Amino acid sequence: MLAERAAEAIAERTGVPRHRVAVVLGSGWQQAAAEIGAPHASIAMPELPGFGRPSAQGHGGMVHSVTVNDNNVLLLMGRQHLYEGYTPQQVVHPVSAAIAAGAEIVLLTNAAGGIRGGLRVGEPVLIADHLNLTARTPLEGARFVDLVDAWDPELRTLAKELDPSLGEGVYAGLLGPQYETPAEIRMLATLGADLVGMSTVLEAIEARSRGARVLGISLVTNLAAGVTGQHLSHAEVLAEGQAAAPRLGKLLRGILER
Ligand SMILES: Nc1nc2[nH]c(I)nc2c(=O)[nH]1
Repeated sequence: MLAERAAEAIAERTGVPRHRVAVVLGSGWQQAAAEIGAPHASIAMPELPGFGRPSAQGHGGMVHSVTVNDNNVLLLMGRQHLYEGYTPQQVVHPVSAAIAAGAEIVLLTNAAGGIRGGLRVGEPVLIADHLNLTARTPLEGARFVDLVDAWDPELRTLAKELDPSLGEGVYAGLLGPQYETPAEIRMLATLGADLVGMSTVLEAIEARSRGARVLGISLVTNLAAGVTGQHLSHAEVLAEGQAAAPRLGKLLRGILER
C-alpha cells in the first residue's frame, strides 16, 4: 500500500500520470543524469511516503521527472542501503513506488568493485546476473519469483548495440559497509562474481516480483581488495565516478531514447 501511496504522490507532484521507465542513479552516476535531460519536475525524497533520507555520500535524495523522446522517465537520485539500517522493504521502496507509478522498465545503476581480471576503473559493465549474498530478501510470503533472465537479455542487447565496448558480468551484492578482505574477494571470484557491491540485488528481486524488466549497469570505481594490493578509499570511488559521468550520460540517454 505504501508503494501505491508514494506513486499517487509522484503522479500528483510531477503532473505525470504514469512514468514508463525508472532509473536508479547510484554513486558516481548522479552527474550522468544531467545528460539525460532537464527535469520538468523534482521532488525531495523525504517528501514522498516511505522514502528515507539517503545519507551515504554521493546520493542526492531527489526524484526527477524527465521526458526523453515522449517517454516519461523517473530519475531516482540516490538509493537506500541495508548498511544504513534500512529494512529490505525500505531499500526497495523507491523501486516499488516507481513501478506502482507505471514503470515497466527499471534501470539500476551502481558503483562496484571490479573482481574479474581486465576490468578497468571507470568502466561501465552490464549486469548479466547476480549473486544475492546479503542473506536478505524484500519479499514476504509465498512470492516464489522466477529470476531466470531477471537481467533482461533484450535490454542488454540494446545497450551493447549502443555501446559495443560494453562488457557483462555477474554482480555480487553484499551487506557492507566494510569492503571485502582479499580472501573474501578470492572467494567471490571462485563463486563466479565479476563485480561486487552493496546494493542493487534486492531492488532487482523486487522489480521482477512486480513484473518489471530490469537492466543493470555497474561503474567499476575500484579494483576489489587484493586484485591490485592497493588500499580502497570511498573518496577515490566518488572521484572515479565523476570522471566517467559524460560517457555514462550518453549511454543512459541512448538507452532511454530507444
Ligand atoms: N562490497 C563492495 N562494495 C563496493 N562498492 C564499491 I564503489 N566498491 C566496492 C567493493 O570493492 N566492495
